[in-house]
Amino acid sequence: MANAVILGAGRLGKGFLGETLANAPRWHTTFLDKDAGVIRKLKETGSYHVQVYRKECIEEHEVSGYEAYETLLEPQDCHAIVYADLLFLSIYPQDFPEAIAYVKEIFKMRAKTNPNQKLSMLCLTNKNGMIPMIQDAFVKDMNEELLSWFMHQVVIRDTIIRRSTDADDHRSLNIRSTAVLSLLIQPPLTIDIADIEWLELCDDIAMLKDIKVFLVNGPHAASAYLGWYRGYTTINELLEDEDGAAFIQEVTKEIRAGILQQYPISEEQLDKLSVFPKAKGDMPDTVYRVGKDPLRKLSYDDRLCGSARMCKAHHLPYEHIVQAIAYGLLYDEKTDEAAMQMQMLIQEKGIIEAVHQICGFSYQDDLLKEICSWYVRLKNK
Ligand SMILES: NC(=O)C1=CN([C@@H]2O[C@H](COP(=O)(O)OP(=O)(O)OC[C@H]3O[C@@H](n4cnc5c(N)ncnc54)[C@H](O)[C@@H]3O)[C@@H](O)[C@H]2O)C=CC1
Ligand SMILES: O=P(O)(O)OC[C@H]1O[C@](O)(CO)[C@@H](O)[C@@H]1O
Repeated sequence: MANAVILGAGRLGKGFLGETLANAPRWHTTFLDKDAGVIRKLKETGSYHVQVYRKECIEEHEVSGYEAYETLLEPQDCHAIVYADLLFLSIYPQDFPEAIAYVKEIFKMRAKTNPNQKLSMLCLTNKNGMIPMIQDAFVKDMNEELLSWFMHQVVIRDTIIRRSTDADDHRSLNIRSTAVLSLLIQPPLTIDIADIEWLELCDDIAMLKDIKVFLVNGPHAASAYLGWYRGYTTINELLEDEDGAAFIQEVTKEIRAGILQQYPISEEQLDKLSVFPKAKGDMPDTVYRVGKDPLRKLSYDDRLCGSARMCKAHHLPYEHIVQAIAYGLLYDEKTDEAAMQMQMLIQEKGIIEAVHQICGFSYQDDLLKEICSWYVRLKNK
């Protein structure tokens, strides 16, 4: 038996990781979450349901046989991490500092009581470049003994997520997930994962992650923001709208051209990385999830501004990407905290200052001017 711990038992934690581990008999899964509501629901029923949209069929999977604990530093949750072989951190980038502090506390126990078992930690986010920060946060203030244990026994690896997994909210026990491409994982790991479906080791993760976030998540975020502008609640509705689909195709075309100039990757490799085979049926994917946190999604290096800068640097067209950013700045979903902060900033400081602060462009940058001009046009339409 091998032990997997999923920290962050939300949509992806349950709908992808928990579901795929449940198909691998060697693995025992423990979910950890800071939200008592998530854990209460998982324990109450002892099972949850995932609708898996595969290429061949839509599978109905009742997942059970797991343990679930709140992250309280009590014996049960500590025990799970002390004996884990694989620890998935399936949380948003801003949640890492708190999660690291928690795991680090348990590492003190693990180093003493179970020092010889190795551990691979896999970080599941759409943000590139986080691993050095995570590594530094772990080693900061470790005493010599703990540091030596950590450096010999623990590896922290980045991943590229090629899945959409959605539900009514993160507590839901009814999840849907499109399973057509694997999770790419930076090697080497400290344990063999060949028996887990949809997990695949892959070199050049940093470069490929940049590319994937630009080419897959860029158009996807554009779909959410244009979808919101047009009053849709799912990405599916926008893509069924001929005009909406055509706009997203243009965004994709611009980003793809930029990538082919910027990175040493062939068209064939690019397709392998980023073209999702058609699943049986279209999984409903909400504008809410895909658009969530526009402050991160519209930041300088992220999917849309990063893509626009790349195209501009190569003197390639980027006008649809710029329009998508402007749609993003109009995103005002009331239950999205970051969207509300963004709207407050625009209201208080004006669009020029907001774009400068959110997207990171200088006041002189043509991109800032073009984004602002599109924003005004779209707002007044
Ligand atoms: N759902 C999806 O299809 C995809 C998600 N991702 C990424 O995967 C990560 C997770 O996304 P989702 O599962 O959709 O989010 P979610 O919001 O559904 O779930 C996140 C869970 O993590 C828990 N959590 C947050 N901080 C924690 C902490 N310090 N300790 C313990 N639990 C904590 C929350 O309570 C929540 O249950 C994010 O980085 C997201 O960008 C990336 C691609 C696809
Ligand atoms: O998880 P994030 O970064 O908030 O963005 C959601 C994006 O992640 C994905 O689920 C997969 O990368 C896309 O479907 C979607 O565009």
